[in-house]
Amino acid sequence: MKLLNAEQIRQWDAFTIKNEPLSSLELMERAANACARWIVQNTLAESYYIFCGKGNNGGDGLAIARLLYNANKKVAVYILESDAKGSDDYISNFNILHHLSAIPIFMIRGERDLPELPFNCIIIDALFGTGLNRPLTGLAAKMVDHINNSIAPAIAIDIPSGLFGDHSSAHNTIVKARHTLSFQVLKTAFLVAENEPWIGHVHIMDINLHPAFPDEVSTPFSIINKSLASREYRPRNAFAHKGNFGHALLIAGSWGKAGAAVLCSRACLRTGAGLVTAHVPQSGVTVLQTAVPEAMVFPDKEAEQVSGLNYDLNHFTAVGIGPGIGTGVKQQLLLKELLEHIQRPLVLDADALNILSENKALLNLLKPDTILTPHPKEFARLFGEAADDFKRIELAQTKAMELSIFIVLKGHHSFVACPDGTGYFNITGNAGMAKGGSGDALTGMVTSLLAQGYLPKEAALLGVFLHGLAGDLAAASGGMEALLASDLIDHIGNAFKQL
Ligand SMILES: NC(=O)C1=CN([C@@H]2O[C@H](COP(=O)(O)OP(=O)(O)OC[C@H]3O[C@@H](n4cnc5c(N)ncnc54)[C@H](OP(=O)(O)O)[C@@H]3O)[C@@H](O)[C@H]2O)[C@@H](O)CC1
Ligand SMILES: [K+]
Repeated sequence: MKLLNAEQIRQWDAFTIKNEPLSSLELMERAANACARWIVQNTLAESYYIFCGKGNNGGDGLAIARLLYNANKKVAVYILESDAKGSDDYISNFNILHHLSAIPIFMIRGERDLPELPFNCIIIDALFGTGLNRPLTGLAAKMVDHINNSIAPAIAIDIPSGLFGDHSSAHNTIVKARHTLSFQVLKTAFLVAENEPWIGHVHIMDINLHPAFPDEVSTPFSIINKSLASREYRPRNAFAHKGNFGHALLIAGSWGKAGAAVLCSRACLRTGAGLVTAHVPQSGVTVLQTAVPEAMVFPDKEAEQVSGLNYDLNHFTAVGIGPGIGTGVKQQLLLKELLEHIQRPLVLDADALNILSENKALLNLLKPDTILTPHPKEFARLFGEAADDFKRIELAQTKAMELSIFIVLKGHHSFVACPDGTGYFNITGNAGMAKGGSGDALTGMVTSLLAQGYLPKEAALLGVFLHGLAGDLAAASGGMEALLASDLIDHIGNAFKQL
């Protein structure tokens, strides 16, 4: 699914009005109805304090006030006064409310007009939406501080006021919402970790915008959702045999980190690779053969570390390297040798990435379409610190294009940067997966898909989606705190079943 920017979402609005027998005021009513319904169904409060600006976001707020009043809720409206006359739909809703005369409306002209906010009220934030074009200052910022200083929860309409939809809002004054009720589609602002303090739980209200619009616009970003993952997934042929599903090689583990090799190999098998060989130090052999009897083992000549490649890489259909190998001289040489000789799809993770960071010249050896799976710290070591999450995403795109590789930037919404300049945000996954071993599982999963013949882009997108979904299913059954990477791996099968 395409990820539209704020301006495109606004155009979608206009497109819908133009192509349907629907006025913009009716569309606002539809949006307000969806929000009011959600608020009635999900909240219980003594009273609702509705803060409105004079744009269409404020218009939404005024319509919501009326609808909540009609649902027998006690409401009061506070309008941020400004020189602006107000948008047409704001004015229409203001006039309706004014004539109704049952709902108190207060104009906020200065700090002294700000109401005291009781603890048992709910604040509705309809000050600014996608029309925000600069950080909030003056009375608008004071109003937001006032809202944030209250212990009453705030529900933001469309987007917390003060937050930009498509670029960083660092240092802005922003409403800290408990819930955000947004329209039709996710905004980029909801997908980056730096905005977590403001957005709360995001709920998308379906307001039936015209379905043809997304096909008319181009966007660099998309969302990896179930329908995209299902399109990538290739169900197994009934007459298949293990030779059809490839042979994955995983180079992983060292003394004290045999677990990385175990998790990676098990995830690789659970994702469907026909054969899996793990290249581990000798000390890892028994561990691996006991924990994952389905995998074959290639013992290194050294006891505690992997130190060299004395086999033909062409024997395998895909290779994954990095989890728990260490960054010593021998692993550096091994990685160099691998990069020089490999002719197969390759995944680099963890220590393989750390080695690259310390030997940047090795980046020039990466074959086109190699997949790198860094977490933000590994990414920073590789490509430098970024000023904010949006800049980091931009940097990932630049590097993916420059080096002709895929970069899977891991996080709550992992981002896959592709060599053609496009990027994909994943929507599965949860905080329970923020634990050692989750990354090793992803390496095994993506390598497995590559081994089975999925193209690198397909493997990265499907792997990331399934990994998050397996984590979600594991969290649903055992909770986030207790979630182990092994639990995630045990749920890979159920994740596939949902495609
Ligand atoms: N698309 C959809 O699906 C639907 C969208 N709908 C709703 O419409 C909303 C967008 O409405 P909108 O365009 O009127 O913008 P909104 O944010 O209300 O007002 C911004 C105004 O404030 C001003 N301003 C900007 N920054 C400022 C600042 N820092 N400090 C002070 N002032 C500032 C700026 O004027 P300026 O001062 O720049 O002249 C601008 O005119 C959207 O979020 C959603 O809620 C639904 O009704 C229907 C379905
Ligand atoms: K808002």
